[in-house]
Amino acid sequence: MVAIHDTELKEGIQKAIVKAKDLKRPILVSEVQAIEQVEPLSFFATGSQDYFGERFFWKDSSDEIFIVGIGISKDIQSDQATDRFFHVKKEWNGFLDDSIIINPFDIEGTGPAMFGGFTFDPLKGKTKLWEKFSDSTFHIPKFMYSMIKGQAYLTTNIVCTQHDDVSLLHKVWTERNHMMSNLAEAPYNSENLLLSQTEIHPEQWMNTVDQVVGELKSEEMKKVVLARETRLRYEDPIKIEAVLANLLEYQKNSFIYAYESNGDCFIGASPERLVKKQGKNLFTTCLAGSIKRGQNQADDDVLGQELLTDEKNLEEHQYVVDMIKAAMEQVSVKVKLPDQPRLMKLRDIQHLYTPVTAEANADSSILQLIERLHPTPALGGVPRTKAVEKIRELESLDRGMYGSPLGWLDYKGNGDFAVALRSGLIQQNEASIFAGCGVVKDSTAESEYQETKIKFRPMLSALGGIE
Ligand SMILES: C=C(O[C@@H]1C=C(C(=O)O)C=C[C@H]1O)C(=O)O
Ligand SMILES: [Mg+2]
Repeated sequence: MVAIHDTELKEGIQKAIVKAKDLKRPILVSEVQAIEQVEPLSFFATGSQDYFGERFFWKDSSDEIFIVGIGISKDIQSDQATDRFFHVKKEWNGFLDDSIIINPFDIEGTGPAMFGGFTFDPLKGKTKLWEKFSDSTFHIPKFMYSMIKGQAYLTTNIVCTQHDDVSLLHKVWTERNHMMSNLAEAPYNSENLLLSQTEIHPEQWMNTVDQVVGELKSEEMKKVVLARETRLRYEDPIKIEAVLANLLEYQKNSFIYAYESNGDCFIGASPERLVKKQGKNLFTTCLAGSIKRGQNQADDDVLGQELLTDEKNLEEHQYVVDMIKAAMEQVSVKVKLPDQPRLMKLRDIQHLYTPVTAEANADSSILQLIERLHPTPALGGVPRTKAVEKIRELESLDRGMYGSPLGWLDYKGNGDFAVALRSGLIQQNEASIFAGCGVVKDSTAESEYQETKIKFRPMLSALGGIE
């Protein structure tokens, strides 16, 4: 049980109601308090009845930041394709205008924050698969648990309208106490029983790889990332908490995320950061080029060395480095990156990895950075526009949010977005999982197929599928 000592919330709500009446629009009150530490997953699971479909879970790759939201105090959703990053920023800033924020801590990821992301390509026709998500889908939670470097905080967000009165305070207290008193009971360790597992048109996908390799040899295009899908069916509705628990246990050094929207849940364990902004400090990642893990240490080292010197993989990787470096140099200063890629070793796969740091220009927001970077050649290709058009034309998969920016942004402009890889979409008794790979002129359909098979494994193992 977590004790909640209420502070200035009452005053804040009273003030906000007066403001809402004056301005004739809703006003946000946000209060942050330090609380006793609880399991982040337990906080998520607590919302499984009262807030099902209105939750998110986030853990960064270094285990420093956990952010879990339950309930929705404000939705920012749109299918508008043009200027979508700008529009999200505008709505977010509008929502924060005149808000009352009671936050004694100068800690990123506390206070009002929104969580969500964008679809990969808003110009690709949406299929039924992704009907529960918009092209831009964010929400600001009612209750947000943040565990930042071991210290726990609870943010309560309340939207006050001109029709509210002080009884709202009582409602919030009751709801919050009820939620917090449920924490200890949250169950999440049950298994999901698989009925069937089907790769979607693998031969057709390999034919597309062959076709693209042919085009890369004759046209000025250099790289196109092609992705595919596996569909799974279960006896019962899939227990999201169980999937998250598995991802947390097995996928170390990854961003672990889950995002619910209208009853579906997008979930995964990505090793790839798109961009993090912490004050003016920026962090981004070039990740491309892959090989399997070895059976033992010696075997694994040999494979790692092979990857570090393999021309095809180095080429795949270099396109990402060149593009990210150029993009960062346009919007930031002191862009630093090593000359040579390193290895990133994950449970199922190893990658070529180049970390990038920089300092943001005073006027650049994380949403502008995302707009510049997405999609990098790790998920799109080179040249960007042509590659994305190729994907739109040839790929039968509706990527939805797979391969897209997904993450959080707080009211101070700090935020962290992953590239939503190694992911799946849970839809009650069924799930789709996604994997892609960088196709370059030296690719073969068979080896790219094998690479995607490895990339399915993190989600397959978390879902209890056949690896
Ligand atoms: C496209 C995926 O991964 C991307 C493609 C990689 C590659 O082709 O070598 C490696 C890492 C990611 O940037 C995926 O996991 O689905
Ligand atoms: Mg590859």
